[in-house]
Amino acid sequence: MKIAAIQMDVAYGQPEVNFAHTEEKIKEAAGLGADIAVLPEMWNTGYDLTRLQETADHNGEKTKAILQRLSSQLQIAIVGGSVATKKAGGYYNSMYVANKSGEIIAEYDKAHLFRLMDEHHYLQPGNTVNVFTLDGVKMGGMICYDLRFPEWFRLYALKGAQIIFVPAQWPDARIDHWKTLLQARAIENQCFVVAVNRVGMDPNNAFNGNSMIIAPWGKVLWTGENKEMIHVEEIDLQEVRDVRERIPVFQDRRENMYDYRA
Ligand SMILES: NC(=O)CCC(=O)C(=O)O
Repeated sequence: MKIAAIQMDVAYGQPEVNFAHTEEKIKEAAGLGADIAVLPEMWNTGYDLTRLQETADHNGEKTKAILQRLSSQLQIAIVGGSVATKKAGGYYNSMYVANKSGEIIAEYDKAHLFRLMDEHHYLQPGNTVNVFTLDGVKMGGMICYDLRFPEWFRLYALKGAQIIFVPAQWPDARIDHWKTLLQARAIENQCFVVAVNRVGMDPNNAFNGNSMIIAPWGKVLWTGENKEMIHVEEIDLQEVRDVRERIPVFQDRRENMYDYRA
């Protein structure tokens, strides 16, 4: 399975520019022979949260349409990072996933809102887990700050996800946390982690890439540089089975001991 991480810049509060740019990048990823393309977080608007009324995608319609068109035309599944959406309950940070036939097979709203970037003032949190099946393989998607919650990540693994996607806009100021947490999540959950960060600047933060693809043993297969780039990594899911057999963490769990309320 070939996975393309699309590490790209995002124009602040300019959805039209970002939709055109993203389309080009997905076409490029498909040209490189990828089965799945992965985008970063909030790629339609960036963190221009004060202008969501003008810029958020209503019910994700525009995003879903472009993902559906490109995935079916180019025969590539797309883990659509996330976009700012406006839905019945307010504004959300939403991920859509399209399969190669152009069907939207998953929709997820970021569950944990990041106060340091004011998300809690403008966005509503999602309430569902995001595990889906592509090409017969269970995978999961969560968004950026969700990574800091090991119990959330573990839930995905327990639900069978063998690859977990983490689109992000994670600033360079805390990039050491990003790298360490991603590697730890891959090791402790014995799964592939495909994490796609952005590059560039917004008025409050600088983003220096460092997207990562990590194998279930914790080996870092690729780290993005501080520039726009698309990297295609071929992964072998047998590695998940091998690592889980070698150190059977999931068999050795003592679930009845983990209830902190007991
Ligand atoms: N966009 C985000 O959720 C950023 C999360 C982040 O920077 C962190 O340190 O956590």
